[in-house]
Amino acid sequence: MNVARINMCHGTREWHKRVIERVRRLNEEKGYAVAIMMDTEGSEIHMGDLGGAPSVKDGEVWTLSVRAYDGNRPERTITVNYDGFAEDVQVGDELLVDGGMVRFEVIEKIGPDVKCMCTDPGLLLPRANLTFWRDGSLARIFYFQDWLDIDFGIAESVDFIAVSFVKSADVINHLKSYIAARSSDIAVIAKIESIDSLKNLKEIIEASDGAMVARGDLGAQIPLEQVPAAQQRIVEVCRQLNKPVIVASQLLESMIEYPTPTRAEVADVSEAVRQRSDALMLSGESAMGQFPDKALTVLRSVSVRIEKWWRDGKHHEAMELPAVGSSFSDRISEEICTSAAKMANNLEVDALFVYTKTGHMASLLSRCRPDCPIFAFTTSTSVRRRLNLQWGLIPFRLGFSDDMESNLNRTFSLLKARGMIKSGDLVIAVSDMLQSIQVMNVP
Ligand SMILES: Nc1ncnc2c1ncn2[C@@H]1O[C@H](COP(=O)(O)OP(=O)(O)OP(=O)(O)O)[C@@H](O)[C@H]1O
Ligand SMILES: CC(=O)C(=O)O
Ligand SMILES: [K+]
Ligand SMILES: [Mg+2]
Repeated sequence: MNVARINMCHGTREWHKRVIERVRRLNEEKGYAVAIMMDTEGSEIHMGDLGGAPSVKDGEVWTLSVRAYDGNRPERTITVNYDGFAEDVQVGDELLVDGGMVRFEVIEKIGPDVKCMCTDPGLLLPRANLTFWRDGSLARIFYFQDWLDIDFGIAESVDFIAVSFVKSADVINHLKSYIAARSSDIAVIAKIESIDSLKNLKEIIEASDGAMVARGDLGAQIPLEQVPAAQQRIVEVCRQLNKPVIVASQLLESMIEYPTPTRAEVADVSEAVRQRSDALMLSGESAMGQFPDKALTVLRSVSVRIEKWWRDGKHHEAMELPAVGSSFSDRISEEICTSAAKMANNLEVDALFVYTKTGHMASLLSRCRPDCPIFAFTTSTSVRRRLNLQWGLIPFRLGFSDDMESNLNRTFSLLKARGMIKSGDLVIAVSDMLQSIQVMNVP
């Protein structure tokens, strides 16, 4: 794994803090660079944990309430996390649990309690998501309790903050300046999981440091059959704007219970890899599933297979990658990386090497999706962890100098010792200090 996501919808901050500490300890002890992504709760409304997954039958009347019942919740009562729930819903609204797993119609409001009748039966899974619809469209709710989590993320120096239910670029810009004002450089990932985020996709991604295709909620907000096309579009826009993109949710859902995936799940994972997304994310499979390590192994083997198909078949796709740099110096870096990646494919080199202080040049190489591994060397551990999210990069931290000769020799020894390269391998090295391209054989 490259990144550990902690979902603030679940558990306490103390619990998450302990998870972060454990990941950090493993990084120290084993030399890993697993980054931490804190996923905010967002404007999501969800039910409490009812214990198990009670089934709801057609015509039954259930009560949704914001009251806290300590252990003696009345029968057919569902707790809801959002305090303004009873004020915001209206009689006649349609309530969708998990995007349609169960449907209710609101029939009566009594103080903090909302009575609903089931119109489409199903199961109530723990902390299931709730959306409500009025006159055929989604009723919107603005809900903000994320700031405390964001302060927590800053205090813990997480590497990424993923913002749920982003509606516009303003939210991202606001959060980025909040983070910068606290002398932090946490990267901000926009979760695309609402209709508004699709409408304002380009501006949102431009403002962000990356995006997540959050298919769970997205599938509850747009018709399910539109999710694959939305995924394709988000992945493409991110690549064009040089932002890492994560495909998330239900990739291997059946592996929560079973040790092998369904054929359909394998096809879904393959498609996400074929689209050349940067990262695949597990949720329930690793948070509470029976086979978290097996699920990760499946992601890995399917990814390796598809990437081998890209490499062996020399499928180098002809995606037009527009210029993203604004300064002349950025434009030079971009041209260098585009050329280096093209040379790497044409000359069939064994690896690309990139020496980069900020990580930018590594991301530009990754964006070209070349047919060989990219070893990225950077001077900072936090840049190293962040690069771990991006396609094809194998990042290392290394104090390096302006003397490329000595940098090359040190990194050759480092990678030879790990069996990652060998004498005679053909490599291309680029650096953002010298803005150079070198082609050479490993001595
Ligand atoms: N810390 C945890 N402890 C117990 N169960 C968890 C935990 N984290 C997640 N889960 C369970 O795993 C399942 C999927 O996880 P999660 O809620 O993170 O999905 P998600 O779709 O990514 O969520 P979101 O849309 O809120 O980001 C849920 O059923 C949840 O109850
Ligand atoms: C990951 C997430 O938030 C979703 O799929 O909805
Ligand atoms: K979340
Ligand atoms: Mg979500």
